[in-house]
Amino acid sequence: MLSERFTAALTYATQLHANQVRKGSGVPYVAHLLGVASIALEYGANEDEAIAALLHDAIEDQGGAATREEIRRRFGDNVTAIVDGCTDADTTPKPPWRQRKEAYIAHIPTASPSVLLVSLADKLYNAQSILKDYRVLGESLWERFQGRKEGTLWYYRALVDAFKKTESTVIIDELERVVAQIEVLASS
Ligand SMILES: Nc1nc2c(ncn2[C@@H]2O[C@H](COP(=O)(O)OP(=O)(O)O)[C@@H](OP(=O)(O)OP(=O)(O)O)[C@H]2O)c(=O)[nH]1
Repeated sequence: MLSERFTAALTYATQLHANQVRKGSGVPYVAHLLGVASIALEYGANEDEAIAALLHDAIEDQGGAATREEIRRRFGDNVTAIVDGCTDADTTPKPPWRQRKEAYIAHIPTASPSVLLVSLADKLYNAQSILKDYRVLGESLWERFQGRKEGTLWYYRALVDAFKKTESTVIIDELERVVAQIEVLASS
């Protein structure tokens, strides 16, 4: 069962990301955080993992080191370690796109089961979102991503390959199915 810690994380994440929207669509960013937490819970997340899902972009997008310490103070070392494992950069400006994504892929083999679950929930949500938007927008979708079409397709296939080498869970199969559907659309 989820306790008041989860409720506190829900409020904190909503406040932290209050002024952030999803790329291109203007959808409030909290929609992504709720979606990632929902997927993580459906695939068996415990409370710390569900809290980390709500906060997985907090260090990266909302305050770097200071936010990390606030997460540690409010939710403890375990949640902080999971959020850290899902963070591809905590500096401003962020390192170049390709370098960040390669570093993120390189850390997957040594990631903890908790980091893998939250990271997979995050990438599954984003892949589902790309597939849905691609069907509506067509090729113009890729303009919203730094990696454009080629880089984004490379990134998701590389993620699937890296996750598949870790201890297999059903969430990886679902991510692979969605990425394969994106690839079919992209090659048609
Ligand atoms: N699919 C999709 N992604 C969006 C949208 N709005 C924001 N994003 C975020 O954009 C990132 C991908 O955009 P890029 O331009 O390729 O990369 P960057 O933001 O990391 O530089 C994803 O981050 P990520 O590194 O893959 O994951 P995350 O950990 O930051 O969530 C995703 O979270 C949207 O409308 N659709």
